[in-house]
Parts: sequence; C-alpha cells; structure tokens
Amino acid sequence: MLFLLFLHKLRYAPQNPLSLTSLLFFFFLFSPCLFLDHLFPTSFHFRCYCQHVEVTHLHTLAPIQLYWVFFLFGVIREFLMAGGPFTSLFRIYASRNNVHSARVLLSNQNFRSMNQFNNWVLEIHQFSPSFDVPCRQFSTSLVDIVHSHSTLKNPQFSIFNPADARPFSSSVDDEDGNRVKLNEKKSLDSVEDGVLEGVDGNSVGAGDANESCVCDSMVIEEKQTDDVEGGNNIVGKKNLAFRDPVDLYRELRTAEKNDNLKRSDWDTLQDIFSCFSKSGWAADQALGIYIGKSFFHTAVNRFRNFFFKKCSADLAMHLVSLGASDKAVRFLFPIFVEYCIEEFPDEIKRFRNMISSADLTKPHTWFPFARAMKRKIIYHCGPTNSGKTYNALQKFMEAKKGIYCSPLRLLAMEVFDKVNALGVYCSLYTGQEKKHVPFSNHIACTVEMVSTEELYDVAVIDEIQMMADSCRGYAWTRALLGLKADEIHLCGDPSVLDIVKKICSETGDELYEQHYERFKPLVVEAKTLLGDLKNVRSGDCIVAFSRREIFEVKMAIEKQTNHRCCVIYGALPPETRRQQANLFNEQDNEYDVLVASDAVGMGLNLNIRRVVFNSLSKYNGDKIVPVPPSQVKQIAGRAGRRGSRYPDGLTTTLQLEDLDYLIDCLKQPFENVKKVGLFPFFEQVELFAGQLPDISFAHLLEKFGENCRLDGSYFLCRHDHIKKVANMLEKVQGLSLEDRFNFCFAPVNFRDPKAMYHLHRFAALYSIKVPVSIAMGMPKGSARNDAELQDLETKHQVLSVYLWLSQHFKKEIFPYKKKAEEMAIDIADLLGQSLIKACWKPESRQGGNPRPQQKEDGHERHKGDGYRRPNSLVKIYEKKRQEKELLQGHSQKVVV
Ligand SMILES: Nc1ncnc2c1ncn2[C@@H]1O[C@H](COP(=O)(O)OP(=O)(O)OP(=O)(O)O)[C@@H](O)[C@H]1O
Repeated sequence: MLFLLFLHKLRYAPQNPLSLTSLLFFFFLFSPCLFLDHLFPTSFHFRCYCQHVEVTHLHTLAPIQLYWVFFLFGVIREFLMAGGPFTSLFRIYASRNNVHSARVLLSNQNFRSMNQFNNWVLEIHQFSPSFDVPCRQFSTSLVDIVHSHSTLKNPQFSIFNPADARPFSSSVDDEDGNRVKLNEKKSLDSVEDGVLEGVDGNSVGAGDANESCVCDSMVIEEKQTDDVEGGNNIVGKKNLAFRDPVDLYRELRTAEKNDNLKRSDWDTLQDIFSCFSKSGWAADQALGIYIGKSFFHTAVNRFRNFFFKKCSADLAMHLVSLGASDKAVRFLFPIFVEYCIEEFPDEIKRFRNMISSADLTKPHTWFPFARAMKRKIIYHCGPTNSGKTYNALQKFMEAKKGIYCSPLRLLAMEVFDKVNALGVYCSLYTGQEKKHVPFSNHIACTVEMVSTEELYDVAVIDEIQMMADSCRGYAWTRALLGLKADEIHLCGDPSVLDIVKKICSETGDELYEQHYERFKPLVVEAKTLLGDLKNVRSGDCIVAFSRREIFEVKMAIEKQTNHRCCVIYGALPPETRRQQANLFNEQDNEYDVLVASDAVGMGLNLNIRRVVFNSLSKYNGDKIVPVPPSQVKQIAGRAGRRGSRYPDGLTTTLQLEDLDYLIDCLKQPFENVKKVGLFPFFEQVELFAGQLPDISFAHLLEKFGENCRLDGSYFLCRHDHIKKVANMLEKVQGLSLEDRFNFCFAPVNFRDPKAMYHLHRFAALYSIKVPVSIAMGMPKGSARNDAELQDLETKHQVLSVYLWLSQHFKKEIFPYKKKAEEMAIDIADLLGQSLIKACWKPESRQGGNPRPQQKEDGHERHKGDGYRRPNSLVKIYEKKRQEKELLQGHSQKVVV
C-alpha cells in the first residue's frame, strides 16, 4: 500500500524532492544492501553475467527516486513472490539529474531460463510503464553460470563484464554500401530467446586453428570399450547436457588424467575442437570475456590440450554423441570460458584495456559543452536545386555570429565571396588558408576545420548526407555533435534524416524539419544523343567519370562541332574550377559546353541547360562499377537553376542503352542511411597507442580499426589512404605520434608518386627541425601536352600540402607559406590557360586508372575519331539483374 502511495506520488509529482526523513529512512534500510555486493559472492557473479538493464528517458526522475522504486519494488516483490527476505540489489548509474542505466547486481531469483529473466524484466516494465526499461537479452549458457558459486574463488572474475560488450567495428561500408572486411564484426547483442546466436551463427572466417598442436598425453585405446556406452552413461549423457558447466570445468581441473577412449572417439573430439576453433560464433562470444580474435585460436588450442589430458569418458561420450556440430561448440563454450578466466588473466586484462581505450561508443558524450546547450536543429531536406542552402544562408547572414561548414574548399570560397559582397563581413577558414576579414563575426569554412570550441548563434552544415561518406563522414558527424550553436541548419537530401533524428534524441536537441521540392522538375530527354557527340548543344554539361574520358570527350566535341569546352574535374585547384565555371557561365564567349567529372555535383553555381551522361559507370579504385543512384541524382540535378539562363533542367545520356539506368536512378527514392561515419581524435589514438607501445603507426591504426567499439548508428571511416601515408613515413625517425597523425591527414593524392615524394621530404625535414623548403621550381608557362598539364596539377597539389602543413604545424618550421600561396595562385592560373587550349590526347597517371589499351577496362573504340567510351557496364549490370530475377523466378516455381 505504502509502495503504491509512493508510486502515485512519484507519478504525479515527479519533481518533488524527497524529504530528509525519507532519505534517512532510505539510507538506514538500504546501506546494508550496499555491503551485500561485496559480502556475497553471488553479486560478483551476477555482475559478471547479468545483463545491463538500460533505463532511458528518465529526465523527470531524480536518481534517488529511482533508487526508491527499484528498492521498494525489490523488497515487496521478493516478499510476495519468493516469500523470503529481499536480496535484490540494483545499481543505478546516474548523473545529478538523469538516470542513464540501472543494473541488477543481486537477486534471489533463480532464473532457470532466459525467458524467466526476460519475464522478470518485463514485469518491471509493466510495473512502471513510464520508465521505459528495455532489457538486453543474454545467453542461456551464461545464465547457468550465474548460479554457480565456485568460480568466485577466482579473483579475476571481477575484472571483466561481458554485459558491457558492444559490437566491434572491424568492418566498414565502402562508398557503394558493400561491406569492407577489416575483421569479422559481430554484435554480441543478437541473442534470441535464450539461445546465444552469432550474427550468422556459422563458423565464419575464424581462420585455421593450429592443427599441429598435439596433445602429448592423449591415450588412444584400440580395444573396444563396450561398457562405455552402457545404460548408465546414457543417463549420464542426458544429465551432462543440464550440468552446470562450472562444475564440469572444476571436475576437469581436478581430474588426474583422462579416461581411455576408442581412437574413433578421439578423432571425433579432434573434429569437435577443430570446429570450435573455426567457429565464428565462439570467437564472437569469446570477445565478451575479452579473449581477442587473434588470441582465440591459441586459447582454444591450449583448452584442447587441457581437455584431452583430463576428460572423463562421460564427458567425451556426450560430446561424441553431439558430433562436430554447433551443439557441441555451444556445450563446450561455457567450459572454455571458465578455463580462459583461470588460465589467461593477463591476456584478458590486456585485451580489455585495449578495448576500453578504443571505445568509440556514445560519441554524443564527447562534447559536454554542446550537450550543456539546448540546441535547435533545422533540417532543410530536399533534392538539389530546391533552395535549401539559400534559406539556411539567409539565417546565417541574419545571425550576430555564424559559421557555414562546407563540403568543399570551393564552396566555402563561394559563400565567403557571396556573403562579403552582400555586406556581411565574413572570414574564410580552410585547411590551406585563413583569410581573416577585420570585424567579421561570420566564418565560411570547410567542415573539417570547424571549431567546436567557439560559440555561435547560427551554424549551417551543408550537404549533411555526407555524414555517411565512407572516408570523410566523420567530419560531418563531429560538426553535428560538437558545434556549440543555438541554431544549427542542416542542408541535404533526406537520406540521413532518420539517423539525425536518432542522434538528436540522444543529444537532447530539438529537431525541426523543413521539406523542399525542386523549383522546376527535372525532365529526362528520351531521345538521348544517340551515341553521337555532334548532337551536343550550347549549355550542355557532358559528365564523364575519369580524367581520360573528359579530355577525350572534349577533343571529340571540339573536333566534330563548333562548340568549345570548359573542363572541371577533381584534380584541378578550386581557383581553376571557378575560372572554368565562370568561362562557361558567361554568355559572350564561345565556351558554351562543359565537360566535367562528378566534381560538378557539388558547390558550383553553373548555368547548365542539360546534363548528359557520357557513361554511367566509373572506376572506383578497384574495378569499374555502375555509378550509384544517389550520385546520378545529385549530378543530374545540376541542370536548370532558379534565376539562371536555364531555369528548366533536362538530363539524358549519350547512349540510348544507358537511358533506362538513368531513369531508374532518378525514380529511386533516397536511400535511408543506417550508419554515419566516425573517426577517433588524436587523444583517443594516443590512449590506444599506450596499450600497444611497440608497433608502427600504420599497424596501430589497423589494430584500432579491428578493436574499436561502436554504437549501431556509426561506422569507422575508411582510413586506407591514411595508412598508406603512415607506411610511407614509417622510416622517418623523430616524428612524435601526434606529428604522424597530423601528417597522415595532409590532403595528398597517394596515387601521385611525386606528391608523395614531396610529402616525405617535408616530413623528413620537419623531423630534424630544419625549416621546410618548397624546393620546387615554377613552371615556365602553360602546358603544351598532357604530361605538362599533369605536372602542373601535381605541383599545385604539393603546394596545397605545404600550405596545409603550415596551418597545422608551427609556422617557424614552414616559413615559406606566403611564397607557396603565390606559387599556387600562379599555377592555378597556368592550369586555366592550359585547359583553354588543351587539345591533346590524355595520358594515364602512373598507378592511376587502368589504361585504355588494357582489355579488361572495358573500353571500346568509337567511330574512328580516337575517342573511346566505356562499354555500357550498366547494360551488363542490367543483364545480370535480369538473369538473377529469372533464376529467382525459376527457383520460386520449383518451390511452388
Ligand atoms: N528564395 C529565393 N530567391 C532567389 N533565389 C533563390 C531562392 N531560393 C533559391 N534560390 C536560388 O536557386 C538556386 C538553388 O538554390 P540552392 O543552392 O539553395 O539550392 P539547394 O537545394 O541548396 O541545391 P544544392 O543542393 O544543389 O546546393 C541558387 O542559385 C539560389 O540562389
């Protein structure tokens, strides 16, 4: 009755503090309980295996009140249900105002099955529905261990807590959404109704066990031992399935030697252990007790030796009856756990420390100052050319103090110019330059450079869908989580809307959605260019996905028609891209066609009438693949722009056969992104390095990738390029960990050996504390052929790296910043001049995209004009899809 009254009070007056008398009463009653945790070994035990009971949305409850609820609930319930004295003990994890989670430390409940435990937690739900207490399920095998007391003799038990185990991050999604395997990554949470399940449940990639490890004391008997399978043993076998694995382990431990068995039985046991060693499920579960995957096989081998030395006939026969199966693996696993805990305390401790130092869970807690603010997030959600950025920028300009975060240096520069032109003083801050405008309160920066220290009234994060970018996504995630701004405007397509909602619910920020439609719908021209570039018209933008293709198309158009082409691609400096864009936008010249790569998809203000896809496949660094629909949409959406010469947008393809794919892509709704990128700060990597002091930086990053823990909404961004730079700098002595970390983020094209050489030189000079020189001559004039053009591009790259380093390291070590800036401007200018007159055959960069001569690159010759286009991979892709559908249809028919 009292309890109900208490609950009533809690429900209707949750903010009321408890009286002093109540608190004293509570302390008086509850303090003995706190000791129970240490007095009774069961509490240790329970802590080891019992699950986390997450309690969320308890903002209205003070922690002390929740203590009360659980405490009284425990008391009353135990009296009513168990008829005995209470022994339930909960630990509440709480800050001053909020309760994060509650964990059951002690209970006199004897959970005989997983269901029983779940029902018990469900009762808590029913009892206090407003508390929203989701429960994590846990393993039945481990439930059995919960009741055992014997392992408590082992002091190592208190050092780990499998309930804390979280999914590991060892794989990331690549650009195309494919899983890139760094290491098998499985959730430990996927436990179904009392059965501990790995993600796939099968043995996956666990690698080969060290089969050569032989048990020296194995006794092999050739004679028949009929009585082993006698009636008693059948009973024994049945019992064994229900025996406490801890007891089984103790018996094994205390056994003098193994019982004699038939050779065939030993063989079966060998097979079972081999199966155990290869089991992905067992390797995953072992992570829960901090047996790492690299140590798992050693642990299994040692366990096998131990087992073979000691195993009884009963136990062996039970396992033999199960055979080399999942059942046998699951039966053995808890015994293996006991063995590991006792045998490998140091390895467990080491791995545990390593794991906790690579903890990337709960990234919203990394920015306490942003969390202390009540931020208002406005998501401007819509397709390209719908006015999202325009509206967000209006708010930015109206604010007293604002920051605009851009995906590209080019776009940051555009906003910087535009805003200043409108009379709002704005500074520019990118990796390469810092232009401070006196009296400015506004900043346009690249998203990587955003400060999470400064306080702003309004922040704009453009192209927010880039949070899901496999390489750079972490910068957007960091900006969203860490920006200290009262109002944050996110502009982007709807693909990350759901995940932003989730993040806002975690951060406690208010989210408002503003949806947009395109000003004018994009129209697909069904006629296409019929494979003939002569059909190009003024205002067209031909999109090609490689530098080679771009120059080939430009040459073909200029040869076959009277149009002149501007060129835009990623390797060009932003200044050159802008110069080419201006040339194209201006009406009083002959440059009325644009040939561009996917770099045209973002940032530039272009007067495009029609976007024509030269092909819809591209080289992804590994192979040629169809261009993802989201990218097709983004690029096609550049056609037509409000207020421009061409407000109505058109799009089509060069080849008729690519048209269906284009239409398919445009029809597809935006994909709902499930995860966004994350990358550790230097401090996190440094902490992790403390656990592995003697390994190279590249290896350290790899280890971090394998061992870091992430929440379900995040993936670890790809860092292959960082590792490549780290490898190159390995031999440079005298660089601190922080220096290496910073050098690895320098914006260098690792496929360009010249640029890599210069970066290496910069690092080597830096390491001996010598002022770093540019040591690169200025080219004499504009490029006369493609090799010279590439040389200009590389030179600009090197200068860009120098400028970047001068911003990220001490100025004294990079004293030639000014000179580098001047040289970069001159080279960008030369590049512009070179492009205007470019009419040569493109060359491949060393180690770059496959050459056209290579047969496997899928290029075909085009009407004898020297121009090649990729075979329609889309067509091949479509054909494969149809074949697959046919096959599926066929198999469905067979099933029917
Ligand atoms: N209310 C408006 N008044 C005048 N011009 C506008 C208005 N809204 C948008 N525009 C113009 O329309 C064009 C497209 O707008 P904006 O760049 O904001 O679109 P977006 O949805 O952010 O597209 P993208 O994703 O391609 O950047 C711009 O040139 C912008 O100046």
